[in-house]
Amino acid sequence: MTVPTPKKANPARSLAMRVLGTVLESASFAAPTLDDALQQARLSARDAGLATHLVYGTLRHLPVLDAALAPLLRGPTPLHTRVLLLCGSFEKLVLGTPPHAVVNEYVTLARQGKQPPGLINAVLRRVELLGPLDPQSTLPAWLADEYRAAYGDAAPAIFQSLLEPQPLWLRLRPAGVEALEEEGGTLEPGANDMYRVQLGRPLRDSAAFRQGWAQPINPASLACVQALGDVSGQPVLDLAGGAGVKAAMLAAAGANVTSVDVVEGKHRAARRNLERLGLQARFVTADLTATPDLSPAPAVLLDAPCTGSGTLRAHPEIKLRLTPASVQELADLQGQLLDTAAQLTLPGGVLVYSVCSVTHAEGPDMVEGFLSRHPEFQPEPLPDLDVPAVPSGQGVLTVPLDGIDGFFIARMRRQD
Ligand SMILES: C[S@@+](CC[C@H](N)C(=O)[O-])C[C@H]1O[C@@H](n2cnc3c(N)ncnc32)[C@H](O)[C@@H]1O
Repeated sequence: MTVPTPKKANPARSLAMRVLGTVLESASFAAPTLDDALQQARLSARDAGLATHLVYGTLRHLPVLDAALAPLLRGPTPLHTRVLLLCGSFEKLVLGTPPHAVVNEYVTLARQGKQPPGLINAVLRRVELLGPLDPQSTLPAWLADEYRAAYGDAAPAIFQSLLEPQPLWLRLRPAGVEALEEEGGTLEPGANDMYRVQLGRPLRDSAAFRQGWAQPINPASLACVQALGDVSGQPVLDLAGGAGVKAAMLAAAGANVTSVDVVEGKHRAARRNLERLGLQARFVTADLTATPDLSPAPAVLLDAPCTGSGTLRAHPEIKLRLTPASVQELADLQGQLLDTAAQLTLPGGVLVYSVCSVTHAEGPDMVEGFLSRHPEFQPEPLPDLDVPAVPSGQGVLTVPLDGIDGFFIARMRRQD
């Protein structure tokens, strides 16, 4: 067996290996891990693009790559060796990088990272897909079933779409549109001041972001805010408000927002973000499994903690960790938070429940259970949303095609 001679590995690939190692080892999210690594490394735009593509592409295709590698490996493979094999297989089998180039690069990476170059060489030379790449086999079977139950005939197109790079969505003020165009960005306008944007450098370095003219948000996430209807001048409770993306959109719509979350650190991030946008909200730290001492409001949004199963294009690592048991655990918590949200909705007021998940238990079943526990609430049709959606029980599911996330959204009114 000839092992190619060493040279220096491409910095984009070295960085991608480190990020993938961290994501697979520590169950951390890919986005912040990659973002931190890219900030420190200061790669060229081209290398940063390659590193991003390798990290996300490998995670999106990981189950089929694992299946392709399995017949060539005996016994457990140490994490960093596995990362090299997965990413090398992604380049060879999915991106179509010439096999000799893949072997050269990954053997060099192996030597640099003190992994066995002979094994990397032998396996990457031989690895082949077990059959044509079937997008549905990049998801666990039970999760693919959930997607099929949710979206029916659209499911195959969705499976394919979940393997594509996620576009950047921004809500922009007119000044932000101008500034990004001046900086050479490509902007595709959508409804409601939303734009699909391509930039040559990180968003945080742009004037539009620094001046508070741009807010990253998925159109489906904005739809949860739209589901409340006109909130201008109204008190709105933003329950499980997290880092305040929806709080910001509610404040921008003229609402008087109180955002509640159990994690105090999220309020710090939310305050900084609202300040950047020139907006205001009130923040309260509380565990919403019990009813906090807050005045009920005429409009309440519960954007509940969830599995994130509707955001697999942006967060492909989620599908690698999710189990039916974790869905049930979160559904139990969501039920408790909905009961609290009911207490905090004024008679005659409206309650919107949303999750960025497509599982039955977190969506239609959750609302059905809630309505049977709370006969004082009635489901209501949603106002027109600016994203494609299909009916789902008493709510809707946004359709995760073209970079739109899958959200379940339901609107209920408390009777007078
Ligand atoms: C889906 S995230 C919210 C995202 C946020 N609405 C936004 O648009 O930026 C769910 C949030 O629920 C919060 N959470 C989880 N358990 C909670 C609890 N028991 N009480 C209050 N908040 C909770 C988490 O800290 C997390 O920030």
